[in-house]
Amino acid sequence: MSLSKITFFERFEADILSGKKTITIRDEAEKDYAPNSVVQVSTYENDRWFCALKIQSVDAIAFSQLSEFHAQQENMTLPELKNVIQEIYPDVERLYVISYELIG
Ligand SMILES: CC(=O)Nc1ccn([C@@H]2O[C@H](CO)[C@@H](O)[C@H]2O)c(=O)n1
Repeated sequence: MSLSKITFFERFEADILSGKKTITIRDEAEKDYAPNSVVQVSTYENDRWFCALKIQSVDAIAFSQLSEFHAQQENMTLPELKNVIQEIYPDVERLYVISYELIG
């Protein structure tokens, strides 16, 4: 079964709702999202629902392969993105880029 729910840190909510952030980068535990499926989105801190997303793709990527293109899609600079990922997933090389579109 594919995953049907995802959480984001509250600080990213505005960027997701405004369409500025169109990907998320996760580890092995959160790679099982099916393309074209709809997932419900809530905050990590309070589990407050704030939107639904349609998954477009899930692609493996090495931490060392992250580029400015990924950073742009996260609405960050590349150094900012690498810092964020290292805080959340210390020493994880194998990651997954999940791209999505906002629904309704
Ligand atoms: C709350 C939770 O369970 N996990 C995560 C994991 C990641 N992210 C964000 O995805 C991008 C790349 O990792 C960055 O923008 C991250 O801050 C998030 O918001 N929440």
